[in-house]
Amino acid sequence: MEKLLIEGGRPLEGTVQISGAKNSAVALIPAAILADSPVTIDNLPDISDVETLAQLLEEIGGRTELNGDTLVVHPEGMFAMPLPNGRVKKLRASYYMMGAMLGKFKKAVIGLPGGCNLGPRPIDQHVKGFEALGATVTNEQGAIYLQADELIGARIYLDVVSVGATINIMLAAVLAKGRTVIENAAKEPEIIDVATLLSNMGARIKGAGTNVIRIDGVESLHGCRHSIIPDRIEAGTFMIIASAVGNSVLIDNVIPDHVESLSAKLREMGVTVEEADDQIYIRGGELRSVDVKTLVYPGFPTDLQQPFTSFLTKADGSSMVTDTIYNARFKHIDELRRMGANIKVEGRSALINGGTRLQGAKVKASDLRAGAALVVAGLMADGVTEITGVEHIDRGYGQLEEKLIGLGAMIWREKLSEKEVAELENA
Ligand SMILES: CC(=O)N[C@H]1[C@@H](OP(=O)(O)OP(=O)(O)OC[C@H]2O[C@@H](n3ccc(=O)[nH]c3=O)[C@H](O)[C@@H]2O)O[C@H](CO)[C@@H](O)[C@@H]1O
Ligand SMILES: C=C(OP(=O)(O)O)C(=O)O
Repeated sequence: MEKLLIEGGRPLEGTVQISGAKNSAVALIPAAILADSPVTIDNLPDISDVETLAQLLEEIGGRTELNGDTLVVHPEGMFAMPLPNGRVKKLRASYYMMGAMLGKFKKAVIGLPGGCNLGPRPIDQHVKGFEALGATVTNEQGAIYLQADELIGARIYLDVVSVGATINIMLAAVLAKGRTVIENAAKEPEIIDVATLLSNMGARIKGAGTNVIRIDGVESLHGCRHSIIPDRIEAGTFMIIASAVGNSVLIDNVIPDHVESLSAKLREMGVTVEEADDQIYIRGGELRSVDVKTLVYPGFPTDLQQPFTSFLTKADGSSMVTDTIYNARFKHIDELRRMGANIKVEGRSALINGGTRLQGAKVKASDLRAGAALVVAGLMADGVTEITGVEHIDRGYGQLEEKLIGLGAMIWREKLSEKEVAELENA
């Protein structure tokens, strides 16, 4: 086990390169199961979720070759091997093994997914979609059993706008007979990315990126080559860092449209945000407090709520952050308080009394973006911040230290002593 150490208070400058999107990568890798020949995925982020999914594909008899940021998936030898436990619990996106294996083999046994603990994260809309396509779905002792004689296209209205359910139903429907219509679909850019890969494999999909997606099932899908879109959440995290401690920072390999809700908030606070084709330039300034509410895309992303909250401790005045997607995504707040932040949580909102100079402390990342929030806080704070729970951060940020050191930050990793491991386990 490891910890991250940050000596804060250093102004950052330079250029940071954004990697491929985690939330695309984790759907594209399972999508490759649906093909009959090799699928090559380029621009993969160097994160543990990618590694775990590649291992899951090997567990079901596939072969994978990871070379730098390119993964080649050979789906030819795959079969409907049950995946009840173990690796599926390490990440949320193992739920995409359900849609992909159901679509390809018409059966699957997959353990309930893990991922960030943000309060309840049901998968009822995924199940509703699979059942509408003709599958029988049961939940036995923590694993989901899916089985269908054949899958037949259906009209599915999602009661909740869900990224995971939208993609999972697309994965199950591309090889079904006839037409599937997903209504009230999620519109995140990652959904378009998955639809692009599937279309390049021979699928017939229209409307990805709008709230109605139409899929006409095909007999089989073939391999192809696909490059992942830039990670808008990693880009957003670096935009927040640049606004908090940057002299002037260039974010390279970003689609400015994908982070428009954040750019608008930063400008409202007094930050200079200039956009070019695939770059964003950030320069901090005098900060004003703002209120922000997370919403589905193109609204302000819940995945940036936690790092943005850390940043707001610096702005004079009170700011209110409301998370309408996850009502318990506030586990970072106690840790920020240890660093001197003045924040109250009321229901789904956090009220930040800003203008605070944070102090380095020993803190623990409870989930991926809580970890990002603590990194932002550590970079702003006086003194040294020690962050445990680094395995959560490694699920979603590749080469984090290298990228920050490239901008002039003092950040390094150390192994935890036996005493520290024992303390963490007993906490
Ligand atoms: C791997 C991945 O892509 N993860 C992202 C995905 O998670 P994930 O796909 O899990 O999130 P969803 O979009 O499904 O969840 C949105 C909301 O719908 C609810 N819900 C969802 C499904 C369901 O069957 N029933 C239900 O009630 C959830 O509890 C949540 O309140 O989108 C989230 C919202 O943008 C992001 O925070 C995650 O980073
Ligand atoms: C919540 C997140 O991830 P996951 O859905 O994979 O747990 C995230 O990326 O912020």
